[in-house]
Amino acid sequence: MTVVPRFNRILLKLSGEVLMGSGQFGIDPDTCDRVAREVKGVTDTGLQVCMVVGGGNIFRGLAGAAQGFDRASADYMGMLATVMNALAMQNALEKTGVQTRVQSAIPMASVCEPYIRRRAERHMEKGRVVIFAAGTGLPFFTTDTTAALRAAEMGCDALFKGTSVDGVYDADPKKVADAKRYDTLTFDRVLADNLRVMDASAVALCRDNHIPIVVFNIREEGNLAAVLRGEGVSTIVQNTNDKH
Ligand SMILES: Nc1ncnc2c1ncn2[C@@H]1O[C@H](COP(=O)(O)OP(=O)(O)OP(=O)(O)O)[C@@H](O)[C@H]1O
Ligand SMILES: O=c1ccn([C@@H]2O[C@H](COP(=O)(O)O)[C@@H](O)[C@H]2O)c(=O)[nH]1
Repeated sequence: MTVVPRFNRILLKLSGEVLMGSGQFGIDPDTCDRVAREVKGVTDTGLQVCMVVGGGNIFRGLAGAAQGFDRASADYMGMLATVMNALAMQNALEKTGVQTRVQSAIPMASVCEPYIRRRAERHMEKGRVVIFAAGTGLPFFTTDTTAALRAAEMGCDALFKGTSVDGVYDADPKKVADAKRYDTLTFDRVLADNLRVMDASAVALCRDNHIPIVVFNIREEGNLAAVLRGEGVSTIVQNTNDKH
């Protein structure tokens, strides 16, 4: 069993694909509500949580480019998709009584706040969940890199990547049936072996800023709290000499 240490502040990266629930596309309200209840469960313990939500359930820039869209335009479309997901999660969280703020890296004043680091910091101190939308605001990046960047900016103790696999494997488990899951491994190993559970820029940012990444399956109900308690299945990626 993987042992996950205690944290004061975390960034939760939620894969957009997870928000499809059992569907093939878009946003499943029941899944948003379920994830929101799980986030409330952990914020009720006093843990400060900020979030980045992906956009893969709606639009990915690379897929758009493959269909003939200009890559940068497609990436902006992908970033806008993450705003829809952020608003869906905001709505679900507020139904549970959790106070939230959405901050977008692409300013859209009628919809949500712009990203202002010090303001986000203040929201978190007040116990609000801040959801960072529109990625970095820059094309050719991903929401994994956004998550690493915001985790560093917000001084998070760890980046929890909630996805549809239960950790990092020696090969993509959706393609290689007998792939083996790691309990722990180093950032350098992830990069050297080109393990593609997150993009390399996100891994390097976390490595250089000493932020451990915990990869876990958020499709499994109760897993966020379990992983935080050190009971769930996950992979912890960190530097050999970092003690967390
Ligand atoms: N070595 C590996 N270990 C684990 N998963 C891997 C590995 N290589 C590739 N993957 C794939 O990485 C995916 C995890 O990324 P995820 O689906 O969260 O994508 P994302 O781009 O972060 O989110 P989104 O769905 O919002 O686009 C898994 O579904 C898995 O199939
Ligand atoms: O900083 C960023 C973040 C995201 N994008 C675009 O958005 C989509 C959706 O994000 P995922 O990480 O794939 O869930 C992504 O494919 C990019 O097209 C971006 O351009 N910049």
